[in-house]
Amino acid sequence: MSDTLLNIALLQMNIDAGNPVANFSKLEVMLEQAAGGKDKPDVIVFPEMWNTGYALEQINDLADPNGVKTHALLSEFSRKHGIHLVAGSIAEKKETGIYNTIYAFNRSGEAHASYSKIHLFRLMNEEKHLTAGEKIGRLSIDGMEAGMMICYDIRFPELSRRLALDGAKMLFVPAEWPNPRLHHWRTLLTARAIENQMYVIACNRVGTSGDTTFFGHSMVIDPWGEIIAEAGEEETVLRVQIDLALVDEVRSRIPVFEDRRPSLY
Ligand SMILES: NC(=O)CCC(=O)C(=O)O
Repeated sequence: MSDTLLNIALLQMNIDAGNPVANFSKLEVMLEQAAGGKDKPDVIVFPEMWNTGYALEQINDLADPNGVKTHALLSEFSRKHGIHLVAGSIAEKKETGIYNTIYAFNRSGEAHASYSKIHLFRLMNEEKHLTAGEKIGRLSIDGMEAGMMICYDIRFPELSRRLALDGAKMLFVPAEWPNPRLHHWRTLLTARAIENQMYVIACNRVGTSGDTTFFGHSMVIDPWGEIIAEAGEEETVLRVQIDLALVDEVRSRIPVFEDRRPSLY
C-alpha cells in the first residue's frame, strides 16, 4: 500500500447522556467492529463527548478524572491492534476545570497528542460548565501532519487556516452537532476543506438527548471539496480510504497558499 493512503473508520455512535458506563461498553463494541473486517483501519475517529454526552448539570461527577479510564481502555486497544485513534472527545476533569478534550493514540498505544476545545458553545451552555483549552491541536499520523478541532470550532475559519499553514493535510472534527443545522454542518465542513485544500474527517453522533436530536451525517470531504463518504442518521461505522497525495495535487492546481496576501488582511 502506498505510504500516502490511509484507511479511516468513523464511529457514528448513539451516546447515552449521563451514562458513561453504557457509553464505554458501546464504544468497545463499535471499536471491535471497526477493527475487524477486511479493510483494517489505520485511524479510528469517535464523536465529541462520547463518554458523558451533554449531561452538563452532572458533569462534575461524570467527567473522567485526568482521563484515566479513557487512557486505560484506548491505550490498550490501539497498541493491541496497531491502529491510531483520534478518540473523539471526552469530558475530562482536571485540577483546573472540566475540559472537552481529544486524546490521540498512536499505533504503540501512546497518547501522543491532545486538544481541548477552545471555543465553547453557548447555545448548549458549555461555557457555564466547562473550561476552554488554550492551545490549538496538531498531530502527526505515520509522518503525515493533521489538525484537530471540535464541533463549534468549524465556525472559526482562522483556526483551520492556522493548522493548514502549520502543515496539516487533514483535519479531524469530532462533533455533537444537532438538528436543525445540517445545512450549516455540511456547508462549513465543505468550506474548510475547499479553502484549505485539505481532507476533513468529521464524526458526529446520532440519537436524542432531552429535546435535542443529533442527525449523524458523519462525512469525509476531499481537498477538492467532494464528499467521498457520508453516513445516514443511524448508528454505524463509516469507512473510507483517503490519499494524502491529492492534497499536494490540489494545492499545485490552484496555488491558494502561494497567492494569499496576508499583509492586506
Ligand atoms: N457541540 C457543539 O459544539 C455544537 C455546535 C453546533 O451545533 C453549531 O451549530 O455550531
